[in-house]
Amino acid sequence: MTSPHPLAPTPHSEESEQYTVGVDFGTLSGRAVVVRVRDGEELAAAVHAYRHGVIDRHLPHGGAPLPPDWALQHPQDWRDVLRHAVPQAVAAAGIDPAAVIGIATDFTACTVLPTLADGTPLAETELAGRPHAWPKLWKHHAAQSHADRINELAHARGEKWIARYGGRISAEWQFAKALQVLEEDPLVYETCARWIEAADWIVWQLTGTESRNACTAGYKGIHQDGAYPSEEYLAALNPRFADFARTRLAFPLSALGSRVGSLSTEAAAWTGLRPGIAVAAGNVDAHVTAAAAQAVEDGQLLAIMGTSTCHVVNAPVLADVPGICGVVAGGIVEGTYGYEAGQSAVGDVFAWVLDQGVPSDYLTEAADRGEDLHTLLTRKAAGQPVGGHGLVALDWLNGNRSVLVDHHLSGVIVGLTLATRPEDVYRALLEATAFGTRVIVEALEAGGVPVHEFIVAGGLAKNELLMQIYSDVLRRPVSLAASDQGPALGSAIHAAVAAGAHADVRTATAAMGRRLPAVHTPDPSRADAYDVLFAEYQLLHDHFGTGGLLHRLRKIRDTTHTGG
Ligand SMILES: Nc1ncnc2c1ncn2[C@@H]1O[C@H](COP(=O)(O)OP(=O)(O)O)[C@@H](O)[C@H]1O
Ligand SMILES: O=C(CO)[C@@H](O)[C@@H](O)COP(=O)(O)O
Repeated sequence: MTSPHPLAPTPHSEESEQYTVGVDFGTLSGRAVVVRVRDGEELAAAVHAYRHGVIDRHLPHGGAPLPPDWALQHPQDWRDVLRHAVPQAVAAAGIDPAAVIGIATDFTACTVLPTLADGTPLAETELAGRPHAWPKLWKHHAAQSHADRINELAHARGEKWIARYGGRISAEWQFAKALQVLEEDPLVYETCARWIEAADWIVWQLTGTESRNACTAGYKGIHQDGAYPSEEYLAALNPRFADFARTRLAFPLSALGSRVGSLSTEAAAWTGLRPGIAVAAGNVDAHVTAAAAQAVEDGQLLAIMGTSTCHVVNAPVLADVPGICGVVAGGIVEGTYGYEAGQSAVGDVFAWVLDQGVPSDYLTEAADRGEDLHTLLTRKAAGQPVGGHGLVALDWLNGNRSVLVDHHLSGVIVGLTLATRPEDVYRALLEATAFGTRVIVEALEAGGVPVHEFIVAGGLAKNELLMQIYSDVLRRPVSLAASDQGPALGSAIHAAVAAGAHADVRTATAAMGRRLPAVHTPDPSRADAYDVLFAEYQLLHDHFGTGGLLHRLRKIRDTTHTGG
């Protein structure tokens, strides 16, 4: 699908104009944008949906069933984005491809894969029939027990780095996933020469040489103060894990916006761009968006809201904030400390309501009005008074990333009656994600990280009811990234820096990023009503968040799957 920007220049663009391409690899699709370097104007965008989507039922090779909480992806789906979305976007932009001076990519993280020394994914070798040979998507949650051991040992040994991750490393990050491979499929682990984020692997595809970016290494790979966890610590986890970082991760780290190579002849043929143009260091889809939204200054909290939500904010101080995902010096932009928190399911939670089905008359109404079901349920829910549905929910349908960092937690909805309608549940879950974000904002501020502005980017920004609920629940104005392709624009901005068109990310952000300040403002009476519901949410949060019942239910579920 391509969409030339309404203001795209005539096909014969000015000779002097220069452009970059940003490619955002999301959970369900890849998006490419063509951007004018001098002012960030987006000329065109193209989207390519992953043919295999999220692989969470059966392995594509051989069809082996996958256990619960697994989530994989197919490397060929990612290559296909380069082959389809990039040339489509360039063609739709109506520019001479030779005017593109750089390309940059961003990826969901921690989406990580085992490869041979030359970068060949093990999923594309004779090991393709083994689930652990495949890339683990960021939402792969089957390594929670491994994460629990990592955390217990780190605290027992007083490892300094654990405080940088809010006190708990997530099951979603690199080390828990690698330890799971080692202990569940040693052959795959021994064959793995490189354990690499997809954010860096796709750059390897573009340049033909390996590189590693400072963002994923810091936030997802426990790289702090110039080092990975010690061999002594790793050996204490599992003696065979001692050299994991030294043998499978170690590589010089590249700063964000730096040039890590040139577009190879092969990749030029895929993308239709000129061989030799600048290729920027890989990046994470959330952190790269700060440039697109002009949200790189201290205190600007950017929530990238899509399948999940990532909260990223800079501060001039290094603070230990309990329950956040991590803090990395220069993790978002040079010269300050980048903090990250998140919610593992937001858009996915709303999609779950749709997946449960809605009454046939709802479907008829949506068809008659030309609405998708998100729009239909949003419209039906919009008119309710705050609390009118009688429900409060916990948004943990895919676990809790922040501030509890526990992917064995699950969702809760209280107050259901025979009169509860689909739009009531939909709205209660919209509100639950807002309450979850309020917990995160309050934890950041209590931990010494001020939040002066709340900005939203990502696919959910288009839901006006959701944005208004966030404004009311947070009692803050909600600013919006101007671009509806925030991560891809952010990558295009980093490409412009890598190509030397702008001195650094801050300068490029000022020239190419855009945000719409205070698009939504809080309504005091609704905010008061939400304070009452938030207090109830907090009671549920603190009761169910300790594990207890939810962990027991998860253990019973898993026992039924493993048969005892
Ligand atoms: N109008 C809407 N209201 C609420 N959620 C939506 C709406 N449209 C799409 N979604 C959800 O947004 C998510 C996709 O977000 P998007 O930012 O496009 O993708 P990604 O997470 O891959 O970056 C899906 O989970 C989908 O269910
Ligand atoms: O975890 C991160 C970033 O740190 C995200 O890549 C991950 O939550 C997936 O993001 P999306 O919801 O697919 O945009």
